[in-house]
Amino acid sequence: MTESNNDDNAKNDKKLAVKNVTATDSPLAAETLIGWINSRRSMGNLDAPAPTRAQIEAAIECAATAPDHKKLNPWRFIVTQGEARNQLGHALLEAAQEKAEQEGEVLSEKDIKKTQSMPLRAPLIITVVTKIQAHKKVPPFEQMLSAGAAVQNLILALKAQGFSTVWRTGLLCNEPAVKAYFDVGSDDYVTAFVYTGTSPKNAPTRKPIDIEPLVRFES
Ligand SMILES: Cc1cc2nc3c(=O)[nH]c(=O)nc-3n(C[C@H](O)[C@H](O)[C@H](O)COP(=O)(O)O)c2cc1C
Repeated sequence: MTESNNDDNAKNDKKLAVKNVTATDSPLAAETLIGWINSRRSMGNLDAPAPTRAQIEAAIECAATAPDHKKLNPWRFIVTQGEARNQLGHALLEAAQEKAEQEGEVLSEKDIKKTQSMPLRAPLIITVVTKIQAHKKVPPFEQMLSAGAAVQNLILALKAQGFSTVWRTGLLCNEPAVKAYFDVGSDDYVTAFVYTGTSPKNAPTRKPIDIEPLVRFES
């Protein structure tokens, strides 16, 4: 499917019917669901098809159900696809050039090409911004964590609809030129670039994780 086809689909697409499912009426056994969560892998270099608008909106709805103290909605989502990815590439390059200048360095032609083409590694990028609000009971770190939880929900909801992702930030994401591109305030953060699409490769199997040194049970 080409990207323009994908855009057309997005326009014609009806909102996905998303209903609440409880553990008891889920057709999936807990073991299957846990195995499915554990099978998630980050995949680089993604191709079309990308999710349709309805699929993106369904994933963002899931993201916005993340734990959120005092319901501050400390997140914003910007969906970048098609030609807009080149504009984002320009913003990243501007950020890299400003950073290099500050550090007394000059970008090589190779660095320039690489930086500018970073957003082309997937047909679609969902940028998650943490919008920090001053709140007596909800310090900035809680709002940051909420946005992180929203990113994980977003990634899982995209996976549920058959898409692969990788959460990237990189050293440039909170440089002034990138924040300006997304109209992000000085107290706010670009928290994730969720590169989204279809992977030509199968996700590698995850090695078993030994949780023993990570956990302590108390009773
Ligand atoms: C906040 C955050 C930022 C990340 N930024 C990058 C990044 O810029 N580039 C990258 O290759 N991986 C980045 N990662 C790591 C990948 O998203 C991924 O988690 C990691 O490669 C492990 O792969 P897995 O998700 O399949 O276990 C980041 C992860 C987090 C949580």
